[in-house]
Amino acid sequence: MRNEWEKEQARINEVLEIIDNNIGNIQNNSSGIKKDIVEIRKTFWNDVTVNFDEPDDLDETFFSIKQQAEMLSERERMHFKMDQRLKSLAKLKHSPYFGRFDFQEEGEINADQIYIGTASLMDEAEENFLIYDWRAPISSIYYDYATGPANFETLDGTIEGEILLKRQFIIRSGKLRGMFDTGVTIGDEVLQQVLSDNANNQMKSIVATIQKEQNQIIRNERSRLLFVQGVAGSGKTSAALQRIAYLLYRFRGSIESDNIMLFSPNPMFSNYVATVLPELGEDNMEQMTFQAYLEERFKDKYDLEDTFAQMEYVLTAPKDKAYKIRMEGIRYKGSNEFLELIHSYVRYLSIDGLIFKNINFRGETIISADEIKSFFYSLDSSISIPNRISLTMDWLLKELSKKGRKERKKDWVTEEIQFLDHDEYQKIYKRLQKKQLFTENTFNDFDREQKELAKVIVSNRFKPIRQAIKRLEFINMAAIFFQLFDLSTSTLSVNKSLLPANWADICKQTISNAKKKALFFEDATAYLYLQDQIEGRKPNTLIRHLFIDEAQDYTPFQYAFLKQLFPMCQMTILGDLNQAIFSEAMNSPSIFSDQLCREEKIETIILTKSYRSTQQIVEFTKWLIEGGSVIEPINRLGNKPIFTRVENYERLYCELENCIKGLWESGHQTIAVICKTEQESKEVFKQLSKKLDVKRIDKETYSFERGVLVVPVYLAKGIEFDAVIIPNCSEEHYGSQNEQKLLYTACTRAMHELYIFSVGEMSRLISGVPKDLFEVEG
Ligand SMILES: Nc1ncnc2c1ncn2[C@@H]1O[C@H](COP(=O)(O)OP(=O)(O)OP(=O)(O)O)[C@@H](O)[C@H]1O
Repeated sequence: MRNEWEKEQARINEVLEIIDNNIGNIQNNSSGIKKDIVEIRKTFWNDVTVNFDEPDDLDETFFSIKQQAEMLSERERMHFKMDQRLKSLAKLKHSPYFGRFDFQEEGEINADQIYIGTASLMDEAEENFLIYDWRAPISSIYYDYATGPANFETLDGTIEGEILLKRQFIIRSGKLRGMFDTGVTIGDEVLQQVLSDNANNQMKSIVATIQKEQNQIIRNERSRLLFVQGVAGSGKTSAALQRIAYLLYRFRGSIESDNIMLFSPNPMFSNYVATVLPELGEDNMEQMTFQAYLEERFKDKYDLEDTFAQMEYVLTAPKDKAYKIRMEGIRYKGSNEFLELIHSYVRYLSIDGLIFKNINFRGETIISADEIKSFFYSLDSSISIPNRISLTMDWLLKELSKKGRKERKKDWVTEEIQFLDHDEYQKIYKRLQKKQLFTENTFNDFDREQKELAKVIVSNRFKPIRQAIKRLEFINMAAIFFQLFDLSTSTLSVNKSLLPANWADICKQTISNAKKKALFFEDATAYLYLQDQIEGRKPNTLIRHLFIDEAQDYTPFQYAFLKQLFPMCQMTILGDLNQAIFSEAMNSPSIFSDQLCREEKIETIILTKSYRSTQQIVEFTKWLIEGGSVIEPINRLGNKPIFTRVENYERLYCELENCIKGLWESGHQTIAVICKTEQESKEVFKQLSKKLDVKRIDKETYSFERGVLVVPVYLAKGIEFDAVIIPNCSEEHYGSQNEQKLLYTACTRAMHELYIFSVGEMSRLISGVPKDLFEVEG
């Protein structure tokens, strides 16, 4: 092996030399191009023929500018590409590759040595690959097979052969630090080393250790909808990000990073994953939270409750009558049944019931809501609502022009003309001159001048109204939405049995909230969905691939809404029903329920191996949920979780302080105190910050640094920490089955250490775990 080690190091040295040559060549060429760019920019206008005298000259000028601009952008593009290549070569220089396999193709005498890295590299003659990009077709073998028979797909068909050797490397700063020949798919050694590192405040790429089942997700090209149900820490987010990098490579030229969008659970998560693609040499995809999307659509129209405030309500509000109704409302409004109800309502609106707003001018109604309604319903009902709205808009604009003509004769216009100040007058005069309405002679014509000025003044004053009409603000969307909660089932033609038992109470509650100009989070999606049905929003066709992470927290209604917004998309949906913090708390069906996508051709991949936590933590946490026995830990050992019971809060904060200090001293850099709610996290933060340097994470936090963090569980979703502390896992705090998944999600954020405290009796969720799987202290 020593000999092999030296041979491999020698090859690395040769490759490094070629990388250096490549870097040198590109730098030379690039500085030439940079000079060109500076020169073109400097002399841009010198080299352009500008002449506006004749129409032909105009064309010539246009083409001349276009040609010059194209030349400049071509150079800039080349420079940008060279810059990108330099960055990827710099990475290769540090670690040129991470894997090798020797593949003997069927019918060949010799085996090829295939080395795999984050980017490809050719020899100096540009004939052979010294390094294959991890996304190249042949590289899939590395992730999919152990030594023995193997095959991979190319455009020309399947290539069969045999893997004679499979080797992993750890290369840092061009030096070989580790080398493992592996029989299994990807050997444990490197994986264990990677996973034993400290948690980071940014997610890492996993290309060197992608597992076979993750590779199925990353390279899936067939399905329109790829559905991934994976246990906590199974690499769903990691696989999603490497999949994006794969798609950008595989469909280079037809899919760009701005054609891909990731819906993430919260802003901190967005930031957490934002470095993975740049690390892989790709531009980041678009990222958005569902909440941000809603806020962008509503602007400041409502006091819109956000998803976190809704969660906080669900978890903290007393279980009084209003609470029960709200819970039932939340459950129903997330369901497909509610979607059906909205469809029935739209059918009704097609015939009657749309509500419009008066169009007012100077305190008077110039076109009434009733007139608009009459016009709308006078149109043929076989025309879709959005098309009739569009015709109504055209009609309104014409009506407005008519009103405008009448308005010009009114006294207020004459008055306004008299009081026009000099500047305004000049402005209008110049505009009219531009339109060649006046010649030197005609301007003396006083009547003509007055008429023209009146026209401009009225037109200016009508401008905001015209714009509002074009924005369809003549539709009273709020009234239409809330009317739904006021109509009888017979008007809506819906079967009463399909509505929740306390529908009347839900309606009352929704309307009373509306009176406060507030909108429940569960109403927001339905509102926009209904609005789109009426106004006919244009679907987003730019996005070609949509990723939804933490998908268990989306309701079927939200999913239907997203599908409508992104109809052309392929989708990758990733989630874990056991972490359905919220929907499960209310037994609301999530998009993961069976009924989902009944109409879709979908492919489902199930991940059961958990990579994040030590074996001891996984063995413990799998008992916190039903069906946890399928979860497989990887072979990375650590301490058993530690449970401590204290009698009061004073004692608790002392213990927490000692625990945090101990963890810090033993080298853990991200320590999260994960609370059930924000309420709890505020209190814990208040107490701990008296003694320690701690940071509190709230929904406004966009990134986190190393240190001690206090965070409500729903904001820790998707993220991981070296050590996790659950401050109070008492029976009172985590007693119900509904809270089971909260606790599971919180505990599974831990990579290396897990500490659980309880004030008073320990939760039954913990007492159900076999005693040999955790230590009890205190
Ligand atoms: N093949 C792999 N090689 C190295 N590390 C991996 C691999 N797969 C997953 N990991 C690591 O395991 C941890 C969990 O991965 P990730 O966050 O992608 O899982 P997840 O399924 O999205 O988790 P959760 O649902 O609990 O948020 C991360 O630290 C990730 O880097």
